[in-house]
Amino acid sequence: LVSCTKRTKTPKSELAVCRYVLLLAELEAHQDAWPFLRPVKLKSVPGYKKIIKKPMDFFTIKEKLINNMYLNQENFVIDVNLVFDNCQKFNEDDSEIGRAGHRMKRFFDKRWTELLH
Ligand SMILES: Cc1ncccc1N[C@@H](C)c1cnc2ccsc2c1
Repeated sequence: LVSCTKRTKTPKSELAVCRYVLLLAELEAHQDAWPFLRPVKLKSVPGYKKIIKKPMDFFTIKEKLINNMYLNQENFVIDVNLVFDNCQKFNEDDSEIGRAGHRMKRFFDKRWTELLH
């Protein structure tokens, strides 16, 4: 990740990781990110562990990024979308967290397409 800042020629995959790190930083800085910044505490949210088979959050995604666990861009997008899909599954659309999830998904989809072109 050091190569993000240095003006060295980096392999394509390194540039891709930089793109994800930057995009993830934007997601975390978003005003509606608060429900998604850390893993949902399964003991303090009744029903969550049973209903949501694959919990995911922005902090976990960042750790996976830094430990180079995303072999291709698909897996990164799959985890980000998992955050929003879990949110839609567990939360009413017309709820604080539900609305935050829809806004975050719209923001991500927009930035992702912008970054691709
Ligand atoms: C994303 C999500 N889905 C379903 C339940 C929780 C959460 N987020 C956690 C952090 C959380 C956990 N507890 C509270 C209490 C008020 S908002 C909030 C948010």
